[in-house]
Amino acid sequence: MLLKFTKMHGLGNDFVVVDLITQRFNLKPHHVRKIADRNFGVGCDQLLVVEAPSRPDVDFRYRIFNAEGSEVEQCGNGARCFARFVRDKKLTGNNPIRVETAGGIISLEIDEQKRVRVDMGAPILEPDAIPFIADARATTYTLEADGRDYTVSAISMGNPHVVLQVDDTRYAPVATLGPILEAHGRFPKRVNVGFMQVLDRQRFRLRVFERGVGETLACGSGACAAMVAGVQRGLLDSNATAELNGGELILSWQGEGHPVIMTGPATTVFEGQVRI
Ligand SMILES: N[C@H](CCC[C@H](N)C(=O)O)C(=O)O
Repeated sequence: MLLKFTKMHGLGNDFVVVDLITQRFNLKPHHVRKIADRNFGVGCDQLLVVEAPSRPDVDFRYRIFNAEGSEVEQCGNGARCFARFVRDKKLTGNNPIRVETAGGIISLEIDEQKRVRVDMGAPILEPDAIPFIADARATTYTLEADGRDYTVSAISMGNPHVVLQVDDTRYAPVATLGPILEAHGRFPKRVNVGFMQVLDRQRFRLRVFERGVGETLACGSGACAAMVAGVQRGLLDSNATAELNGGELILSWQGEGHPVIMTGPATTVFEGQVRI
């Protein structure tokens, strides 16, 4: 079968987007791995699927697969690309667009500069719901890894994130500590690992070792989790800019129980068909 797709990216976090409303295909993890392979396939960090909604109060179902084939709960950069995709393909005229993900319902709004404003929902802070093994909920936790103790934040944006502060992201141990923490035993579903350098109360730098992928040029849900961590630690105001290797995201969070709002670009690179 020839499967039509659109190659897109959000700040260099790249995606293959597949519309399974006008196409019929029973996507399996091994298909995802083949498509995501940068040598033998199309190549992407995540594969995003557009499906018809399973409930009347949303416009679409949005499914997310990491390059390794695992289906996950949320992808922030992907959400912005999802909005541009369904708009450009004329699958909806709604704005905002409501979509259901495995991590909850999110709202996507395309502005006049074609940036996308995503209501990512409220962060999940209860350890059991992240999931993260801890005796009680706290702003920070001590995590023992590789013979050292790290002070971390544990936050879910629908998908799990652990955030640690570094002095300079350029020298952060992303490649060495990232995979160790990704697979840490206190995260039963593994975890995305954010390395955050706070520059001032309205700006931080971030690198993310993503669960199921490795380091990406940007991580939208990771930027939201780092924003929450920074505000909780008293280091960031309620509006801040995240500087990622692939570019900048504008973030806003008014505090516990409120949604994190993320605004940024979404880019279409090319259209294609892949034999699968
Ligand atoms: N690797 C993530 C999914 C993609 C998140 C990221 N690409 C984003 O923009 O939020 C996970 O396993 O939860």
